[in-house]
Amino acid sequence: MKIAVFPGDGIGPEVTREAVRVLEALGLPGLVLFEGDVGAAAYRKHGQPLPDETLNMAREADAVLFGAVGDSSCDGLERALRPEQAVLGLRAELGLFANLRPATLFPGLEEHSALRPEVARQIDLLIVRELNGDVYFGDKGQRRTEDGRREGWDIMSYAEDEVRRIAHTAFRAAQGRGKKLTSVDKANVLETSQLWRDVMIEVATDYPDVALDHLYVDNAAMQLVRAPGQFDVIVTGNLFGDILSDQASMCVGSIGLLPSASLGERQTAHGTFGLYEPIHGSAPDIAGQGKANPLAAILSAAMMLRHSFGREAEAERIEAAVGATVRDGIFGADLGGSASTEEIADAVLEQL
Ligand SMILES: NC(=O)C1=CN([C@@H]2O[C@H](COP(=O)(O)OP(=O)(O)OC[C@H]3O[C@@H](n4cnc5c(N)ncnc54)[C@H](O)[C@@H]3O)[C@@H](O)[C@H]2O)C=CC1
Ligand SMILES: CC(C)CC(=O)C(=O)O
Ligand SMILES: [Mg+2]
Repeated sequence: MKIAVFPGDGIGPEVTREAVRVLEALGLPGLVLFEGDVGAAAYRKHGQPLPDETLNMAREADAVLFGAVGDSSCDGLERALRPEQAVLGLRAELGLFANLRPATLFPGLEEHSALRPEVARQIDLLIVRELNGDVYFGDKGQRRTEDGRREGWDIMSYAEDEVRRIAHTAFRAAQGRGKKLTSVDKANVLETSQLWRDVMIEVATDYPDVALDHLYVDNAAMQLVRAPGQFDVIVTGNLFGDILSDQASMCVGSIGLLPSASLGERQTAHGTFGLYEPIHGSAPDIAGQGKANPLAAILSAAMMLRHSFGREAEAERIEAAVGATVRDGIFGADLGGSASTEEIADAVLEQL
């Protein structure tokens, strides 16, 4: 079980350290961890946010545990050198097109959700976000118009095979859950979305047991806070999925609670290769203060055990320990408590 650990910037190293402690506490046979540089930390050391050495490390591993990247001191750099290129580059280079972002309300968090408790209690959903395409990976640039104005541009596009493969991932996920799939797009305005919707409808014929419906993204954002219980699996593109998952995190209490798995097609001796990371960023506003919630990173490690190592029992052990920690009210500042990053992880370890 070879795991490449890329802590990154800001709170990335703080939360990743705690996820590694939890993984190590399980005493898994053959567990090997090795660490690599990504983001601003890598840029300062190697002049690149994603050095070849790091990418090779990921390729040699069975799974990657990723912290977060981003540092405002790099905002003036050309885009290819900015920290965020590390995570975008890993997703692209490793063919990780399916990003699974589950949002479930742990009992004990009802009062901490941004929603009313009776609404929050309904939340048990999975966002399946396409991760290799969309406007994030299209040509982009800035130019001068003929009359001398500055203009920024980014191409949004999806090819049908890109939509089809994420559709299959989402339909299969729905088959394993509540058999309801909501595809989120903006087909009333965007041709990219019209193709997305058409392909979703075509793929649906392979999954007669799954009920497919469609929402425009503006309505989806509204429904997510109005009645989140209506959602089982949501499938959407890279940009909309990025935004809706941050929103979903506050519905369950904090962005520090949502893990993610980024999967492709590569199989290892243990399972599906994947990259696992909390959905949040490097949170420079709280970095270095012991205020980061490590539960999203710890739950990402659980997703790694499930998807990349077939270790369902250990994954559930971690999730149960997180559940017990929440039930005991061990909260950091993001949830109105005073526990530090390390104390929250200590509580998880005690429950393990
Ligand atoms: N996958 C990645 O590496 C990502 C990187 N970023 C980068 O991170 C940097 C900061 O971006 P922001 O927009 O501020 O998003 P962010 O997710 O880092 O932070 C947003 C807000 O949530 C809080 N927060 C985030 N994680 C938390 C945790 N575990 N516990 C408690 N509070 C938490 C932060 O303190 C902040 O107030 C930027 O450079 C951005 O590009 C952003 C998102 C994902
Ligand atoms: C660098 C960003 C595209 C990362 C992000 O916000 C995310 O994946 O959630
Ligand atoms: Mg995001």
